[in-house]
Amino acid sequence: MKVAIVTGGGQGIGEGIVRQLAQDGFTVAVADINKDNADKVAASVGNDSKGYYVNVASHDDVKKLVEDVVADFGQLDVMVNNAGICRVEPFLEQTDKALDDLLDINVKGAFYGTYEAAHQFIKQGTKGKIINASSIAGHEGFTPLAAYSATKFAVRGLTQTAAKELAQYGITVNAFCPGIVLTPMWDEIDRRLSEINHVPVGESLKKTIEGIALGRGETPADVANLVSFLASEKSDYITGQAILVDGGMKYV
Ligand SMILES: NC(=O)C1=CN([C@@H]2O[C@H](COP(=O)(O)OP(=O)(O)OC[C@H]3O[C@@H](n4cnc5c(N)ncnc54)[C@H](O)[C@@H]3O)[C@@H](O)[C@H]2O)C=CC1
Ligand SMILES: CC(=O)C(C)=O
Repeated sequence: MKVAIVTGGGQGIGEGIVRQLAQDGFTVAVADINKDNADKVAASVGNDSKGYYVNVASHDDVKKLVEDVVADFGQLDVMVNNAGICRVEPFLEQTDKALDDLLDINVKGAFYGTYEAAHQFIKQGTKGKIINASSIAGHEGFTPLAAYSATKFAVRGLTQTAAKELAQYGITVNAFCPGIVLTPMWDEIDRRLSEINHVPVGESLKKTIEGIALGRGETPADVANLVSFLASEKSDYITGQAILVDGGMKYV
């Protein structure tokens, strides 16, 4: 059975990806800073899937995660660097703490995951697939998310460059770019926007959803369908891409 790691797999988009990859036949290593959630999700999907603790901001943690998964299951085939955070701060009120946390988790986390997975694939002598979480905010700056948007543009840069350098090993590196996904992350974005703009909770999300051509908010399963494709042989000739899955918000 093929083995996939999904970071941030304990809730939201990551949980949706875990469920889809398990349906596709993968054993899934559900890795999250919230180990209880990771364990619960892993136990519910079968295929010997297992929960792991990881803080993706720590290179040592990510290295150990890959080592532990290979020790448990003998190989790694797909690495999904999904874990990420969002901080809603108007540009002129940006705090250093939020900037550092965003860079550490969203950028360094994806970097460490790509690096460690690539080394493992080369060691195994197998082709492998690396799939990173970017965003619609990695295609166009999203206000008031300057620091967050910067991290998602950075993930695209990492994805393109790693794809070029790793192609010689048969490793593909791509990114998924969701729009407005109805997860705890957007609950918090909406709450912060209501504070900043003095509007009722729920109104910012409703207004944002009105800008989606397909007329509804996105589900984790919508994102997971793209990740399923990118994790499969059907995507073998695609690398270095940052693919929008946003219901028609952004056209490139
Ligand atoms: N929700 C949305 O509308 C969008 C989300 N994204 C991206 O998709 C990814 C997943 O987002 P959501 O599921 O919405 O977020 P979420 O906040 O609902 O879930 C994130 C998961 O990552 C875990 N996590 C956070 N920091 C971690 C760390 N340092 N190490 C390991 N795990 C950590 C959390 O415990 C949680 O289980 C993120 O990279 C996010 O930036 C991109 C575009 C839109
Ligand atoms: C959280 C996120 O990436 C957006 C664009 O809402």
